[in-house]
Amino acid sequence: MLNYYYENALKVGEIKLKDVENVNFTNAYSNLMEKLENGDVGFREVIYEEDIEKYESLRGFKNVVVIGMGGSILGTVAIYRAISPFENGAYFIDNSDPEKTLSLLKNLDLNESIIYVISKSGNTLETLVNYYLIKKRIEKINNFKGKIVFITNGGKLKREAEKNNYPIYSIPENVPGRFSVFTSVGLAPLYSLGVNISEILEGAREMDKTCQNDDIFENPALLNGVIHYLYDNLGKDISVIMSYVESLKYFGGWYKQLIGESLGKNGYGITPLLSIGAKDQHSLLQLYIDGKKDKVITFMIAEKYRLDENIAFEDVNDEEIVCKYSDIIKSQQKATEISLTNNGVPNVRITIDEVNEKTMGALLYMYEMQVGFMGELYNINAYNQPAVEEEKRICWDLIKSSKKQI
Ligand SMILES: O=P(O)(O)OC[C@H]1O[C@H](O)[C@H](O)[C@@H](O)[C@@H]1O
Repeated sequence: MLNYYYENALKVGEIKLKDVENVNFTNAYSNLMEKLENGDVGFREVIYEEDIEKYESLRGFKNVVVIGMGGSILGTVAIYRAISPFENGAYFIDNSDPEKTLSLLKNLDLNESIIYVISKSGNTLETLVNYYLIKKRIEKINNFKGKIVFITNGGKLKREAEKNNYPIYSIPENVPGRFSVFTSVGLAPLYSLGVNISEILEGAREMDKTCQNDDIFENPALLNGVIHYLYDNLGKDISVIMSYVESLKYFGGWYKQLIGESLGKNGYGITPLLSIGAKDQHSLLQLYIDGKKDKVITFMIAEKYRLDENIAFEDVNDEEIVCKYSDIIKSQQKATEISLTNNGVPNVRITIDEVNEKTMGALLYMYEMQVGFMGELYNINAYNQPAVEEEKRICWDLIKSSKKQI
């Protein structure tokens, strides 16, 4: 499914095997296990609560529209765009940028759409406004044939759903937004998009078994967490995901929220960045190799690419080379890995057998567990995000002070 290769992180010389062994990771391990077992944090129990029947009525629409912000949409986008990078029919309304949202709505036939309004709090400004943009359009349609589904636990949006008798799915309270992809937040829209959600959960469950291993060298989530924690303590506090599978770029968006919002607390925090290989070899690699030594690189590569073919081409000396197209990008990833290691830049690699529902379930779950462990290592609350609330208060005041009559 996924192979985690960490040896290069110890090869560059700043942290050694004994440094990993000296970290008090047993405490971090047992603290997280305790939180998961007693239900303080619920992102594990949900992967064992598969109930596909409750989504039965959510298929059969030409278009699937998802309105949501942050944890209410990033996981769905990460999985769907990884599994079906070139498909149409999915419309993700995940910002308040008029140019993006209104151009997306322009050619969207709402009559042939299932529309998800997803917000755990039910009060998120962008989700609210984007819902009203769609509501305004639906009110102009005679005999609307589409479907509106709310996934929310409260707030203005829950009241709106109840007032209009729209179906409502709830989110377990002990599952923070950015850990909610394996709840209805992700599973319902993915089901509507024809994705095999059982396979996603199967992948997450298999990874859960691996991440319960208390031998750190058999537990990629714990080990990767400890390696990033140790390097952060050495001032290497930028975590770059360098994916050589371009369809994983939306995974990067999910990763940024998970790491940023979970660990950015009390003056701590790793800065998550996304790079795409081989493209960024021609933009950021110079910085990664010869710039500030403040980064840990995580390579992502596929063992099997879903599209591939044999190619014959002439090299710069006019000699013919015959190989598989994917051999090119695999060689580029390997060469970059060797060059980074030669130049003392710590790196790890995750090799994905093939991008599919199962491996995406496993990959996202591995990182949920890693962040759970890291929250314990930093001794912080990895499950809230109090610092984002001030902006919201200021923003509502600004909007109210600038409101117009229409
Ligand atoms: O699901 P919602 O309540 O709408 O929240 C959506 C997102 O917005 C909040 O501001 C937080 O930053 C995120 O953690 C959350 O995932």
